[in-house]
Amino acid sequence: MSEHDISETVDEAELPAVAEPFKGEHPIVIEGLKNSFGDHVIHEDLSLTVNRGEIIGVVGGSGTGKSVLMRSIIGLQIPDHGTIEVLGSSITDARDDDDIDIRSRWGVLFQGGALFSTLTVAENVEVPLLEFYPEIDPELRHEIARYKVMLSGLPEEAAAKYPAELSGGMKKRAGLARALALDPEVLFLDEPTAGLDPIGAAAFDRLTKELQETLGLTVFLITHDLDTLYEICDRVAVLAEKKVIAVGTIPELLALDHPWIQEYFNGPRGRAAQDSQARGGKASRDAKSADSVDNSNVEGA
Ligand SMILES: Nc1ncnc2c1ncn2[C@@H]1O[C@H](COP(=O)(O)OP(=O)(O)OP(=O)(O)O)[C@@H](O)[C@H]1O
Repeated sequence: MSEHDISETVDEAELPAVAEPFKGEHPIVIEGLKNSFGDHVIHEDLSLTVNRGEIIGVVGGSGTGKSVLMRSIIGLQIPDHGTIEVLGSSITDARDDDDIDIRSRWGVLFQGGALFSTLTVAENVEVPLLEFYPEIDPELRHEIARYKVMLSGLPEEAAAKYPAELSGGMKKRAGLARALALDPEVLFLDEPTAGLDPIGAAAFDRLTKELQETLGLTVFLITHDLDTLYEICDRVAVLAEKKVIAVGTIPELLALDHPWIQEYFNGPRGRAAQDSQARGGKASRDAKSADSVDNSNVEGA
């Protein structure tokens, strides 16, 4: 065992009881969802079913409601209509987000990381541990946080740093470490590679894939990054016209005759990502500048 394997130092009897992992096929099931802000209807009759263990990419033009959808799933946005079930529990029946008893079974990486600037990386990771398992011995809590920091690919010394001392890529990894703090079954990632240089973005993709495979995670991944879709997503859900208009593998989507889907995947950037994939990946990002992850040319097409 490695020197950082916390199972060496932990008496299992000390650990709080955790829920049985979800065994169903669909950890996220959304039916007939409607969200609006005043007269502005964002989603209307939106349905989506996510398979256990998959990485599902969620794409759509800017403002189509990808983040609002994610916020609805995790109980931060109360829908007007519709039902949402996560890990077999109803989110839409909950009175407020405190009423959702499965919040400890998912992890969320918000856009920008959303780290507490006055806390170190390790302290940020400890926040959910303190919230959900206040009875854990502080030494054990520190050790778990240190382990999650390293699991996210950060060097050990990053644990003691403040967010302002980190690069953009390190901040994302710190946010990821916090999202993994409670050993989630479902991981939500909102534009994880936005703002990263191509090499950092590719490394983050690899890390996401490794975590999905080794921890058996289901990953709900909002992205504009075509390389991410090609490299690591099992299926892609397309948001347009206030709903999920299509969901499938990229070849399945490419076979559809929808103008936005065709322009998105068969436009210049889509073709570059396809070519890269055909060559075994990686080259597409190397050939593009860091800001090419902004697909604003195809948004709303
Ligand atoms: N709290 C809010 N109050 C009012 N309108 C909101 C609120 N949150 C989001 N919206 C609106 O909902 C729409 C969808 O926003 P959302 O952030 O989900 O889009 P998105 O698809 O994630 O966009 P992007 O790709 O640019 O991040 C936008 O028009 C946004 O202005």
